Order: sequence, then C-alpha cells, then structure tokens
Amino acid sequence: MLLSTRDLTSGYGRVPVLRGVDLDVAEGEIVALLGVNGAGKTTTLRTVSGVLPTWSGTVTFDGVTLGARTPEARARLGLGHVPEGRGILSSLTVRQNLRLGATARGRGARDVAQDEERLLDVFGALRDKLAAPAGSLSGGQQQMLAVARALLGRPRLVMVDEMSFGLAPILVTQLLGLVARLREESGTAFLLVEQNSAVLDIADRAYVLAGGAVHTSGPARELAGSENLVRAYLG
Ligand SMILES: Nc1ncnc2c1ncn2[C@@H]1O[C@H](COP(=O)(O)OP(=O)(O)OP(=O)(O)O)[C@@H](O)[C@H]1O
Repeated sequence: MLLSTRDLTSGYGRVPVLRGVDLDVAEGEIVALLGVNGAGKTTTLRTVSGVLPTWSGTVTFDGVTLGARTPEARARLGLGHVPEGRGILSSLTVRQNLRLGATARGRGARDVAQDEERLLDVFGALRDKLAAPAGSLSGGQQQMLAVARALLGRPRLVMVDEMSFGLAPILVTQLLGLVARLREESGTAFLLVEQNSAVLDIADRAYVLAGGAVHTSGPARELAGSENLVRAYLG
C-alpha cells in the first residue's frame, strides 16, 4: 500500500471527529471517499496531510509512519493535497500558481518545464491563460489549475477535496476524465473526496464515511450498483 491509515482519530479542539478510520490507497489507484456533509471526509484529508494532528492511530505513507511530520515534510515525501476552496492565489498568474507546486519538492527548472508542458497537454484550457491572473479563470479552470499545481510537485498520491463542487455536470465528467488519463500516463494515485456519484465511474475502490468512521467500502462498481447507497450518500 502507498497510503494506509489505521484506527485513525482526530478532531478540532477537544471535539473528536474521526473515530478510528482504516483506509488504504495502493500505488496508482484511484480511491473515492464519500459521505454526507459532516461525515469527516475533509477532516480525514487534513489529518493525512498533517494540517491537523493525529490524536491516535497511524498514517503510513510509502512505508514511512508519518507521526508528527509537518505538512511540508509530507509533501516532500510525495503526498499532494488540493484542499477545499482550491488554495489558488488569485492575484498571481496561472503560470506563477503552477510553479508554486514545483517548489514544494525542490525540483530542477528543466524537469519542471517539461512536466508543465505535459500537464498543459492534458489541461489544454490553461495553456492560453498562462499569463492571466488566476482569479480570472472559471471555476472549472481553477480546479484544473489546483490539480495541475499539485501534480507539478510529482506527488505519488494526490488527495483532492470536492473537485466537482459547484461545477456543471459536463465539466465534472471532463475533469474526472482528465484525472483518469493522468493516472494512466503517470501512475499517480488519487484519493478523491466527493459527493458526486460520477466519481465512481473512474474510481477503482470507494469508502463511505459516516459519523467519522468507515461505514462501507468496496469496489467502486459494486458501490455504484447499490441504489440505496447512492441515494443515501451521493448527489
Ligand atoms: N474548523 C473546524 N472547527 C470545528 N469543527 C469543525 C471544523 N471543521 C469541521 N468541523 C466539524 O467536523 C465534522 C466533520 O467535518 P468535515 O468537514 O470533515 O466533514 P465532510 O465530510 O468533509 O463534510 P463537508 O462536505 O461538509 O465538508 C463536522 O461535524 C464539522 O462541523
């Protein structure tokens, strides 16, 4: 496994949210993390990325137990995180935002330029906008930028929080298609927090969180076939 959490607990202040989460992502796998509002999906990503401290249990990434490592140290190990709200700096240009992703792992300028070219082949809509302020992009383009920026650090796993939020269905389908293509081409693994059932079309496996614990998990195709589950947990 590339990422494993075991009996993971965490929360805010003294209020517990995660109550023992066991979750795995294999090398090159696309895993969906589903659940209603407040189930603990965002809290799971924040705890794995180190933005929130682990209270108990373990997070293991690429064989390393992460313990109290900082978010920056986790990023250097190859753990990418696209937070809710995307974290785009709107007054910087699209290119400047992209390059911020590369500095996280201290990569050489030539490698970065090559990767940037490759990513712009996939995220074609960003190519004409490189010199534009990121704040002028549409919602879908900003989401592409956030994912492309995370990928420029050459992560082994990218965790994306509600990529589909606020986007038209056709854009969601397009973005998910791009994620699937990126996995094929680069072998990058993805952990996708979603409330949109379209994610099950590209995911290998899925977990449903409820009340801060894993309620159900299994192959994405099986979960997509369960009407009750889709109705209860997905839009
Ligand atoms: N900064 C915070 N301070 C205190 N409590 C929080 C904070 N952020 C989230 N919570 C609480 O933690 C619980 C889990 O929230 P979390 O954001 O992880 O859920 P989620 O599954 O990602 O749902 P959503 O889709 O609404 O983001 C909720 O009860 C929420 O109110």
